[in-house]
Amino acid sequence: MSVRINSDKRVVIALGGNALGDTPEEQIQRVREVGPKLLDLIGQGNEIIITHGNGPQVGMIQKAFTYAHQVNDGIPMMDLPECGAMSQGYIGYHLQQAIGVALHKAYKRWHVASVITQTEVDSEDPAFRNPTKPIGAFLTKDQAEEEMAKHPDQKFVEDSGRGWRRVVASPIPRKIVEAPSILNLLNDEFIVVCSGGGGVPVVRDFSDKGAYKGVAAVIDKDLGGELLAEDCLADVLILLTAVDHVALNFGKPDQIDLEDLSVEDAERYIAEGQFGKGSMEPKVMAGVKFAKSRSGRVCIIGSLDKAADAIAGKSGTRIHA
Ligand SMILES: Nc1ncnc2c1ncn2[C@@H]1O[C@H](COP(=O)(O)OP(=O)(O)O)[C@@H](O)[C@H]1O
Ligand SMILES: NC(=O)OP(=O)(O)O
Repeated sequence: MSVRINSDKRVVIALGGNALGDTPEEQIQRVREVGPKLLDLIGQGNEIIITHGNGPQVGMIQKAFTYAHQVNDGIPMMDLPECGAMSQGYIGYHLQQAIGVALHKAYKRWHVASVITQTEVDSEDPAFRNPTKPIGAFLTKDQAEEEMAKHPDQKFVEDSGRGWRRVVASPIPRKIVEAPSILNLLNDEFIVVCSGGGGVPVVRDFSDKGAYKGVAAVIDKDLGGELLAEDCLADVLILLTAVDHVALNFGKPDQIDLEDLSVEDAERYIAEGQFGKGSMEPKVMAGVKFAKSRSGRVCIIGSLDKAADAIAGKSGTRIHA
């Protein structure tokens, strides 16, 4: 069965943090390439909402503050929620530039805005006791062991055959605090960049009525993107990353790239442990949740490089009910 996007759909597009490069120069280059592809979708009559990962970036920002504090204690340490908010600003700024210029060229308008987004999580989420979300750069095993010796509170694990990375708590996103602002901007025909890194994780602050406070965690942006897609009543969720397809036996000689995946098969493969924890598994879980949430909803997982092909049904993996 082949499922295609028709025009006149509301589409949430999530860009993977690992696909955005490692430096500001690489990031602006990558998002400049993506800008016109996103515009193609608008040209076909679709409404788009953009979200993005922040794993490498939030780790880089916190590491920079930690290092700066070590050499000059006048520079403060920076907690993860603040680093998450900074990563939303840094990535949102580049996306606004790239999408804004593409919009201006095509439609003579600059209707794109980023919303610093907070996402409520459960303070009792078991994820706080079991860190699984990889952040920061990929290290060798020796480098990871050196980091763990220097920072005994930090845990590092091997990430999908790509190297060792620090892992932090990643609670389930429950509620997008800024959802009303996002919906207002959509109604005013803005392209909205929001829920970056799944949103800054916050919990209710019961000492101050109505207030929220940040918690040391990084939400999975695919699960955050799925919540965003449901809250915005989207028809399609597109998760763009560094690989063209979801695969079985990933990285092995008998790897099988999947083009079409029913929710039943996806759930079976998740149970078999086919997808990398903290990398591909949350994407497939997000796709399954979205496809099950309402009849006709489709999730596409594909590569940033082949975004147009993925959207046209010529590349990527489609998860559907
Ligand atoms: N079964 C699988 N099929 C495809 N890719 C997989 C699989 N398991 C793990 N991966 C890895 O997951 C990566 C995508 O996750 P990640 O890099 O965390 O995403 P993001 O681009 O959102 O940061 C792929 O680039 C690939 O290296
Ligand atoms: N927050 C998050 O999931 O980021 P990545 O997509 O970069 O892993």
